[in-house]
Amino acid sequence: MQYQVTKEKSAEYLRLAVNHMTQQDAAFHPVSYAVWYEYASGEHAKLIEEVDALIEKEKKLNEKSTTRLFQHHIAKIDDAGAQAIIDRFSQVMTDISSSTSKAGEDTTQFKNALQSWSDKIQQRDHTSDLNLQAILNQTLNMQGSINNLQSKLETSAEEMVRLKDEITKARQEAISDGLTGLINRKGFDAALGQCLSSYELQLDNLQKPPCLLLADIDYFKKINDSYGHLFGDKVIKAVAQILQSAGAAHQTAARYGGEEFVLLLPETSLEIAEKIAEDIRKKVEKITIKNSVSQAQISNITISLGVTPYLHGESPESFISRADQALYASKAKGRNQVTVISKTMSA
Ligand SMILES: Nc1nc2c(ncn2[C@@H]2O[C@H](COP(=O)(O)OP(=O)(O)OP(=O)(O)O)[C@@H](O)[C@H]2O)c(=O)[nH]1
Repeated sequence: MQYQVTKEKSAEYLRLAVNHMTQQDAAFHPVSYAVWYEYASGEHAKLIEEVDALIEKEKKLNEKSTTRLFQHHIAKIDDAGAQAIIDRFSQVMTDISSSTSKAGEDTTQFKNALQSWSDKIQQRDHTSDLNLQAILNQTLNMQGSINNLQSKLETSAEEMVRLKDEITKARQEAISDGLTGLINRKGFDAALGQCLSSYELQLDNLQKPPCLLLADIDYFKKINDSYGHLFGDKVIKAVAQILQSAGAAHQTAARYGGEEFVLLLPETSLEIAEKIAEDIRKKVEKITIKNSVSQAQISNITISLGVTPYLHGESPESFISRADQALYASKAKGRNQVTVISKTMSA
């Protein structure tokens, strides 16, 4: 999700969010504000859907639901990162609140002054001319106060957008693998959950089930031991690139663990999935990487793979476990090969 909004747009979201919060009698604190800002921006379909459903059911969001929505949709980042962002949201909210209350005090004073001048004018007080000058001065003061509030709100809106960008970035970082740029296990588990739910929902369309491909570099410890950890990292990166460009439409490639990878292939026949796995195996066999110490070109890198189709109604864990079983069979049979398990747990 990208938050490349203009200053005007962000100010509009800010107003809309405050409006929703007022209608909902929501507490004015950063967590609640973040949820309603996100809702007002219209950028987060899942959050909007959940908020609308809650409003329809319970009319108003309570603190518990608001916190849950925040944790589920906005703060999927590590605790320290979330706390830092919440602290800064707090600061922005405090600034807005003190500027608003200052403008409120000025407005009250202005109203009282207007009332007293109006009384005097009605009594045809001979000091009317002086009072008019005073009204003019007070009006200018009031205008200054409102301009001040407006610029404070604009600055706060900009800060909010910046914080939103940070949240997006932190969420992205939380699900990506720094070495390869692939998504990590956490990101993959979420993608797998979504893929399986959407497949189960569209079963009537006779859509092909997704297939899962689990891959593990062979004798990787030996590679590390022989050529060093940095060389091992290069091998991991090269394998990641091969998986990333395996070529299946809508595929999700992830680094599942140290030297283990996973490829989710939605709407793919087992035959095609096996072909993709075989293709990956052959490409890994052709990898050559220069050893920066000896300058020699190192090859003989191989990978073992397991492939299996999703079986209607099963859990993600059972799907993964069968792919793991297939991978284990490839290792047991001598490595550098692909094993397919179509339905049962026997390879
Ligand atoms: N260079 C590097 N090594 C890693 C990384 N993550 C895990 N490893 C190493 O990967 C090795 C995995 O070794 P094992 O689990 O014994 O498996 P293997 O040697 O590949 O043997 P098989 O899987 O049975 O073929 C360990 O030595 C880990 O230290 C990483 O990010 N970089």
